[in-house]
Amino acid sequence: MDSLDAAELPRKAASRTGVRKWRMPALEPVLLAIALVALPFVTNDFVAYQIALFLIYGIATQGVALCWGRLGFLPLGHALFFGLGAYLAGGALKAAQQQPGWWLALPLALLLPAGLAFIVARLVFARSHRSGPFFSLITLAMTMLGFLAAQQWSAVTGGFNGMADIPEFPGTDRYGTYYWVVAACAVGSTTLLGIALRRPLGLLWSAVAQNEDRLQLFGYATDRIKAFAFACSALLAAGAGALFAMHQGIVTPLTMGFVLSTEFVIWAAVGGKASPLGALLGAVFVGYASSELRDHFAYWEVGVGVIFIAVVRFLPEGLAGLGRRLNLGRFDTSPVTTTPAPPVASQARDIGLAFEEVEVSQGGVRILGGLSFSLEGPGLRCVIGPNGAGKTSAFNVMTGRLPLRAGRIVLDGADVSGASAWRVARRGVGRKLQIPSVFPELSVSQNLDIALWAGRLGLLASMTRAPLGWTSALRNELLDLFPALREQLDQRAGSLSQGHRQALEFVMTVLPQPRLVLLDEPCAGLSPAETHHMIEAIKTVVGKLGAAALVIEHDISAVAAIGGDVYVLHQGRLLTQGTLAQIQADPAVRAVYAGARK
Ligand SMILES: Nc1ncnc2c1ncn2[C@@H]1O[C@H](COP(=O)(O)OP(=O)(O)OP(=O)(O)O)[C@@H](O)[C@H]1O
Repeated sequence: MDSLDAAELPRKAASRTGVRKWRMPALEPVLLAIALVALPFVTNDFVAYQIALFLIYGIATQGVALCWGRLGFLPLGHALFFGLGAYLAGGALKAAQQQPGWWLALPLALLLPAGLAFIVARLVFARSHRSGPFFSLITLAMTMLGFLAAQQWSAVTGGFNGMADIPEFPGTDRYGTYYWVVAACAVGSTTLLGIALRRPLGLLWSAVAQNEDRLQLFGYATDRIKAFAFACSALLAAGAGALFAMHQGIVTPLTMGFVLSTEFVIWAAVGGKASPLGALLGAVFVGYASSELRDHFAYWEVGVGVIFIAVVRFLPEGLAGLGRRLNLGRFDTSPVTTTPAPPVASQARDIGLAFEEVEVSQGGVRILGGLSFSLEGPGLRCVIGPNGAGKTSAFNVMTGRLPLRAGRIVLDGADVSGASAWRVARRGVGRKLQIPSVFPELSVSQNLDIALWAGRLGLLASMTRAPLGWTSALRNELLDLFPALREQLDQRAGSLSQGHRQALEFVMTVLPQPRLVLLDEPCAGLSPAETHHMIEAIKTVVGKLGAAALVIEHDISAVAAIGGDVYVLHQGRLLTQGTLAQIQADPAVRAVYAGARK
């Protein structure tokens, strides 16, 4: 992900008084509307007709940019949804000439492609959320299939010659007033996307691209988030396809083809894949420039290629990057109303965890070889062991990051063996990773919001502004414990020092109020004073939450300060467990484990 998000997403200036002010880059649709209203008057009807076509392509390009620029996966076959929208809308409009009832079928031209997109994305991403390249190839294959089907199924599509005689949009003339319909749709899609990107849903979309694993560890089903975004992008493409059918009066298999799919990608890259307005203008700019070059220059494709290379080379954020440099369209709006965050979704009341003969192997290497241990009830425990003993792997297999080969993991009486990270998190498990894991391009405040929303935010709420103003007493108490974070709420999380990033991830881990907290070396890289502070904070927060915590720690003095029982792992098994004094007196432990002091 590039460095767009902290600046472009709603930036919350949370002052010490609790007043929250948001910067809204909402002027862009207004500027677009003014430009589109002026266009027919400063040019002529023919130019407006041409621009309308490229605006239509631009709306579909906005869908590609949403997936690619925001969520980080690249759809290579978006023309499939464009073509489906065009054929379905064209068919419905033609049928409506005979029977007006067919008008009611028009929304299906948008909803069916969106539904298809949702199903495909669910199937692909549910299997593995790291399937971005496969996803691109699958969408590519689908558009090729769509092209073939459109060519072969001539009884419905008109085959190679296409579906012709599609009527105009009622009350408009395709060479004149239809421009206003298209312009209104372009402004509408740009406005709606802008709003969505400034809502919690948009923040989560960006978070998916930056650190999907972290999001899953909060309990967000990222495969569903991605599928929903893909469905939205297909809806845009299908809507554009429907507009295209009425604009051209004919739909041919080329509207579903691979070439158009690639053009969407190029237009998004040139315009700016992270900006709805940029993507729209990318299609208009390149499309119009191509048509002009085509008429005046035999090697016009070379010209388009040079433009593409120049923009990608000198403007990695596309044309939208220019607008950002000029700081176009920023103004402050009224503060978001602050309300207490709703309670987290109900979790099991008991705390119990049992590993039963858990085995994990990867690439022929045995990582866990029958690990068994259990814990009951709240309180702090430490996990120690020499390097490579399997401590992190024990956390990994429990949180869906390593596959379980044999054995069982039981959490609060439920078998969670092999469960995905987000399902385990929703059972009240919070995890902090060994290397602090945050959303680097988002501000500290936005990182905290995402953690606060975990277990509280439904799909509908994610589209409203209200969660942007959610407050929580725990959030304030945590910021009191780590005042340096409060001072840096507007900073990019990626720019924080190692110590502050450790603090931020710890705060984020406990904000969703987990019942079981897994902390992997929370003091790594901290100075002795910071280590002391972190341990006190862990004890305070875990005690306040009434949670159980497992802390992986190498430093025996830190283990002593944390207190509680100690589990000693060695070669993927539990060597022994007991109080620190018992552990230190155990000859077997002394033989394998040497703790170092900071
Ligand atoms: N995904 C993986 N693929 C292959 N080997 C792995 C994988 N994950 C862990 N291992 C190996 O499993 C062993 C245990 O690793 P793990 O990270 O769990 O140890 P650890 O006790 O946490 O060590 P440290 O204290 O150094 O973090 C190591 O030898 C490691 O190289």
